[in-house]
Amino acid sequence: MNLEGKTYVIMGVANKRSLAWGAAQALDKAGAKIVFTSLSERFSKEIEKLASELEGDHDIIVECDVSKDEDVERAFKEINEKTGGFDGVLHAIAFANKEELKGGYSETSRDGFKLALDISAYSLAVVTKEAKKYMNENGSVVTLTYLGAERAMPNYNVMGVAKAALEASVRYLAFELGEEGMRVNAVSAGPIRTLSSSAVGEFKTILKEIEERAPLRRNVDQVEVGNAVAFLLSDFASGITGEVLHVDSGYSIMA
Ligand SMILES: CCCCCCc1ccc(Oc2ccc(Oc3cccc(O)n3)cc2)c(O)c1
Repeated sequence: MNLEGKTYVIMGVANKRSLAWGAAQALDKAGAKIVFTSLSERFSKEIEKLASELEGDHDIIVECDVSKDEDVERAFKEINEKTGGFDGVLHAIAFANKEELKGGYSETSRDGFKLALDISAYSLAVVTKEAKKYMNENGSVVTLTYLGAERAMPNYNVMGVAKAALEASVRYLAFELGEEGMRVNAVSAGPIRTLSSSAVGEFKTILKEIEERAPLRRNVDQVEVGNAVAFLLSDFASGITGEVLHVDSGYSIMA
């Protein structure tokens, strides 16, 4: 897949284990230019280090806190000024209080619920609203989700509810923006050990279950997920919108 001449915004690289970093590697290999957004100076430093390992020269890192509307507006204005426009966005951002990602969902606090839905689901809508001001023709937005949006998975709790809202948001954004030629999709990734997965109770149990029972009898990795993200961002997926593409060794098809 040749993505030379294309520019993509990647939101949500924390470190080399991030799924968003897998997408960065895939896009870089295809020759695309990447712009990173970062929550803070600390993450920017880490991204700078990682980006220097890539083939391309991806030197634009813009801070963006998706919990603040005016910050998302400022960030995409800045990205446009520095790039002259871009072809797509990977939204790889989510958060829930870790004490609510174990035990019973009925214990979820009102504030914890609001926070998880705000950062993990609402942020896709405001990111899409600001990005579309500057996105080139036939632009594409991709976000990351998990099977816990569709089925009750142990410990995933309020993040599962947030991801269900995220997947519905993908459909409503696709419905609205299709006539402008913009596509919106999600990759539903199998469990992968990352900074975030450590916040989910008994995470290791599901890794073992997949190795033993999933059709491919193995777990997936960041680059496999990244390849699917790059595909959905690219024109190879020009006829696909409002879709949730599972990259999970086939686990989600099983009873
Ligand atoms: C039975 C469920 C086990 C598989 C969970 C797979 C998974 C792993 C990581 C995921 O992304 C998260 C998870 C928690 C999360 O909230 C966090 C992350 C770090 C610290 C903290 O306090 N909360 C943010 C993103 C995610 O959405 C899904």
